[in-house]
Amino acid sequence: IERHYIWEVSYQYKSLDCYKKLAIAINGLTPGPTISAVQGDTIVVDVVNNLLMENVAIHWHGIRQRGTPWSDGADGVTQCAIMPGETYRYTFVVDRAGTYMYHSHYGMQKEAGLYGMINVSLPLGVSEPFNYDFDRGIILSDWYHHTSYEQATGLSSIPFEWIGEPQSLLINGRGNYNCSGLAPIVCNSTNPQCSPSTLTVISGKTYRLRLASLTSLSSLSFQIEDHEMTVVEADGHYVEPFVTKNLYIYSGETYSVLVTANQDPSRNYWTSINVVTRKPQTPNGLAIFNYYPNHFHEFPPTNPPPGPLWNDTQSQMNQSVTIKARQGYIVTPPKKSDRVIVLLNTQNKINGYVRWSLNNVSHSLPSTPYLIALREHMTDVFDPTPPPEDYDSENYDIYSVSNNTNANSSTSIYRLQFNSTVDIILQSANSMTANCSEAHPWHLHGHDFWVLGYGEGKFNSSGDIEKYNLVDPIMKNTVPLHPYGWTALRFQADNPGVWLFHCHIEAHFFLGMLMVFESGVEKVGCIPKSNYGCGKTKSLIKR
Ligand SMILES: O=C1O[C@H]([C@@H](O)CO)C(O)=C1O
Repeated sequence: IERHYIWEVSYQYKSLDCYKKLAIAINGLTPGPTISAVQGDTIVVDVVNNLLMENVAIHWHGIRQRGTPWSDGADGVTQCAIMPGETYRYTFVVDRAGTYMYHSHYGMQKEAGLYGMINVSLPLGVSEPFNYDFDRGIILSDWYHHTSYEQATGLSSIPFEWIGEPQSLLINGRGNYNCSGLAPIVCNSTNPQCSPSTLTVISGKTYRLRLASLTSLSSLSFQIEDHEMTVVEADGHYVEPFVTKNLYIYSGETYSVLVTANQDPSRNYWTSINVVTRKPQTPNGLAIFNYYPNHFHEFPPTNPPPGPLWNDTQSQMNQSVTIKARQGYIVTPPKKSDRVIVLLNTQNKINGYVRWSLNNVSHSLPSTPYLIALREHMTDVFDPTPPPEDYDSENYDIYSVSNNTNANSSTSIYRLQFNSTVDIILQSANSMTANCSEAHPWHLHGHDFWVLGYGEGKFNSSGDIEKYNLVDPIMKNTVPLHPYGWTALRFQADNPGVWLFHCHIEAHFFLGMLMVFESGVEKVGCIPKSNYGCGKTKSLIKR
């Protein structure tokens, strides 16, 4: 069936963590409404831009857009952003059951709260390979009191001004900032908007919690006090179930976990998230895991669990390695790849500006979207020189402070042979700060990839390839690259279009930590004219 939504996108004053701030809302809601659909449905969303002074574009994260690459929502890649006052229609098919999300893909707008969940259920008569009584969505995010304009301006200034750590963590759009010393008109801790979010459960029942991380910066650990969870889904794929006390979740990832309400039902429990991989300066995010019929606002009698140590990289890595495809649902990857692209992730300076680069190239998006430029055979939109496939791995020390003097910024893209199998090896390194390497969640548009392996240190092309998991690798669309480590992925370039592959940390994407690849663009059908209107596409509309 076709599900039609009309979404009015506008700024609204919100007090999501008690501090009053402009947030982007969809039909008044931040986070936006959940799209609940059934596998095979067609989703039609009319996005009405009422931001008054700002463009918008919405990406449907995890939806492959097979046959509709122009609906991917990536500003500068697949479409011209939607201008204030305009309405743009996204049409796409949700072809696989699972947990997905949507968010702004324009500038640093995701930071302002333009995001939500997409839950796709199986068609009638088909069941999941696990049982549960109820299904609940939980959106995890971080929250800044500065606007995305202040962030973007600081990042693109000399001297560089880092956005810093978020003020709050939100669970389903609710957090709690310490308002002491602030005027109630600015920060009011009794505002009902920032009362903790609650999940009410019935003793003995099992809940499928669909978690989606839409943080701008933070990697998180999620846990429910005194309750274990069984991980069963990741990015729309079934996971070989495993039990854990806490789940590490990176920006752009989704998981389903099963939780049974099997503890003392006479009290409530804390649901908590805490920052990992960066030294936390943000208090934990808290929600109430409420056993019916206790009052849903009754605070648990205990202190919230502190969560795991932020810098326990080994435990973060261990969980990544544990996530495998579920027996009976394994899609085995091709045994060999046709091409290997190694991407060294570094922070560096270009003409005095702080940037993030891949093999010394920091990406900048052209003002004409690639999809249209390639379809219309425009030759002067981007640099046609192919970007580097590797870095000088013999001589590059990933443990010393990054000092890439020959880095540059470019619009160049990777052209992949249609249907070829491509390996990507993400290599982490030290940033420009001594003894600091950051985690980066990498997200691929238009495809899922097999996660072949993770490792510490520098990737070794002889020994490490032999350790690839070709038996039961999980397929995902977002995966962490751990500090000072590497992550190896394989995917089939079988979806005609132009696609982004990027770090899902908003500031890092903004600073050039992305690559673009094209595959089978000649097979792309007719791009709607509403995707045009910017850069060199303007000249085409007149004709
Ligand atoms: O991109 C980043 O810049 C800062 C820091 O490295 C420089 O101030 C930081 O923590 C990032 O993640």
